[in-house]
Amino acid sequence: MKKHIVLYKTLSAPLMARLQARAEVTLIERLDAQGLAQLRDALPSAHGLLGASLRLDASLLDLAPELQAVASVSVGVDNYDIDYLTERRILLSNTPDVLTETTADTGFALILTTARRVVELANMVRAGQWQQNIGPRHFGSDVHGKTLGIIGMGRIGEALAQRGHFGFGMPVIYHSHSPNPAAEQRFGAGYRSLEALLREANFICLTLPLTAETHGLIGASAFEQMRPESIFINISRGKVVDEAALIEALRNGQIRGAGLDVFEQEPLSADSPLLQLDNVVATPHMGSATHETREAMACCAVENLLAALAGEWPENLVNPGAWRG
Ligand SMILES: O=C(O)C(=O)[C@@H](O)[C@H](O)[C@H](O)CO
Repeated sequence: MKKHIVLYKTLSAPLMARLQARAEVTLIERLDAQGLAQLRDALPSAHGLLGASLRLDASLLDLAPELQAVASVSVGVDNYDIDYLTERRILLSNTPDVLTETTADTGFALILTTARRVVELANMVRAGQWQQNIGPRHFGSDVHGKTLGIIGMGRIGEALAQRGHFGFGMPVIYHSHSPNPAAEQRFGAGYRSLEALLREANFICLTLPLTAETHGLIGASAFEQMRPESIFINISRGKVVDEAALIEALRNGQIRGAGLDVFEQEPLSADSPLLQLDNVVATPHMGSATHETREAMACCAVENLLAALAGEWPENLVNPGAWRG
C-alpha cells in the first residue's frame, strides 16, 4: 500500500510528480481556516507531512497516529515540538545549507538598504519630492570598513561574515554559544562576549536559531549598550528580540536604525509601530525567498521525506533520537 503524504506547501510540477510516483498525496493549498480543517481531516491517515510555517505540536500530532516523518521546508525548526516528535519516534528533517547564501544576501541587502536609507530616498523620488540635490538630512551611513557584529556564527553567520570581510572590508566580531575557529581563520573574526559585541559593533546582526535560551535575548538592556549610530539587523526569528524594547530604542535614538525580516508576530500587522518609523526597513520574511533557493529547499525536503518513509536515514535529520534503526 502506498504511503499517504500530506503537503501544506505547493510544490513545483517535477517535485509533485516525484512524490505522486511514490505516495498518495493530499495537498493543502492554504493554511487558512478551510485549509486547517482539511489538514485535520487528512492527518489520521498521514504517514508523512511536508511544509513550513505551521506550529506542529501535540494538538495536531495527536490527530496523526500513523505519522512517521515530517519534512520542514525551512532550516529553522522552532515551529516543531521536537521532544514530542522524538517521543513518538517521528523523524523531523529540515533544509540547511541550500538557503545559506540567499539568506546571507538578504542580510546584506538589509544592511545596505538600512544604512543608506534606500527605501526612504527611493520613496521620496517616487513621490516626486526630489526637487534639488539631496542634503545632509538625507545622508546615510557608510557600510564599508565599519565593524560587523554577528550574533550566531553558524552557516548563515559565516556567509554574512564572508560578504562583510571580503566584500566590504569590514572587521568582523561575533558572539556565539561556542567559538568558531573556522570563522576566525577565514574572516579574522574576533570572538566577543555579547555585551562587548553590543558596545563595539556598528552593525549588529542576528543569525541564531530561536530556542528557549535565545527567546527574548535582545531586550532593553541590550539596546542600552548599543552605540547610537549602530544599525540592528534581524534575519533569524522575531521572538529572539523584545520588539517593544526595539521600538523604544528606535524612537529615542538609542540606535540609528533597524533592518528587519522577521517579527514577533508574522505577518507583521500594518499598524505596527515599527512601520511608523522612517529608520526601519521591514521585509516579509523573505530571507530565502528566491526561485532557485525555494525550489532547492523543496527538493531537499522531498528527498528527506521519501528517504524517511522508505526507512532510510534522511540526510537532514533533526532528531536522531527518533531513529528506530
Ligand atoms: O528556513 C527558515 O528557517 C526560514 O526562516 C525561511 O527560509 C523559510 O522560508 C520560512 O521558515 C518558511 O516559513
